[in-house]
Amino acid sequence: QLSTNFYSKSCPNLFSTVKSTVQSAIKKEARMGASLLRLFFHDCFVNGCDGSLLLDDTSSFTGEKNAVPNRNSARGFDVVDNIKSAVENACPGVVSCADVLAIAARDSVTILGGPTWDVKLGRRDARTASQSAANNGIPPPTSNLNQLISRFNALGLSTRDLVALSGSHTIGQARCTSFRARIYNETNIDSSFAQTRQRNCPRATGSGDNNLAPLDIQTPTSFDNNYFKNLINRRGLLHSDQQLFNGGSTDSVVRGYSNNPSSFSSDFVTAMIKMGDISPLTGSSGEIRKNCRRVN
Ligand code: HEM
Ligand SMILES: [Ca+2]
Ligand SMILES: [Ca+2]
Repeated sequence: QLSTNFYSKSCPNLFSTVKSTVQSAIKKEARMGASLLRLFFHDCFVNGCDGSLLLDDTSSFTGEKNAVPNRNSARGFDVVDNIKSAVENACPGVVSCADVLAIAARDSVTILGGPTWDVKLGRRDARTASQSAANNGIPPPTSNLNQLISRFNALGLSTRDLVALSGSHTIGQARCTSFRARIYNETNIDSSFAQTRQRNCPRATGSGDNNLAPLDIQTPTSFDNNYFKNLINRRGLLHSDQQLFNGGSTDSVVRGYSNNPSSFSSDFVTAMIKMGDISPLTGSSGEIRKNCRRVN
């Protein structure tokens, strides 16, 4: 089981080492904080937080990087490599890639103005990964509220955790292909917001698919509670975002977070710690990868 002091003897400078590398990556590009946070989510939702997402495909093995939710979308792997090599320099063979990702996700949130917390550590790295598990495990943006709730519940995360964790969409960007259907076909959307987004996301499939728009129209590089205010104004970018405020059971949670940033922060922290606890490899399971892209 995980503990916050897992590496305190074996790698005393771990936190400062990770933080300075994350800091310089975010200084270069603020969006990188969002990208690192998302990598942690996409790792934890597929066979637990075990670094499976970080493995490159090989001729004999198809990993998760090219699964539908990740292909042309998941990014920041080079930054993870930089963090890991700084950590390897300080404490060779000690710290798992799964734990590096957990710390980098926390640091990203904090650096962009969100809360901080103590990260539980002691995860080990998977020797395998599964593209089909990633396709099945990560909810698509076309999900409705019941689908989101049941996917999160299946991993031990509550409906409240779902809403709090979705607040991660207070930072970062999405591709036109992820929100085209919403801005052209849906009615629970602010019309001037839809028009604004249509300007850089053509209706025809295949044109402008990779054009980007901020998930939070107000403060895309600040970790705040504007995401929830947007939902109340029917300015959620993804179909799945607006599902959280669409006349259903989660409306009251969204209202609460939009009125009370500190309740969002504390529930977000609780939910991040719960997500980080999803089926870790511990003891002698798995390994401590030297290079996050391949098994030892
Ligand atoms: C509730 C279900 C969720 C769905 C359906 C979903 C879906 C998506 C989609 C479609 C994108 C844009 C990808 C693209 O177009 O390339 C995205 C981006 C993002 N997601 Fe989620 N997401 C969910 C939950 C989460 C959670 C739980 C977190 C973190 C704890 C998270 C963090 C992020 C971040 C930070 C970005 C921006 C990444 C960047 O700019 O590189 N999402 N999400
Ligand atoms: Ca995983
Ligand atoms: Ca924001």
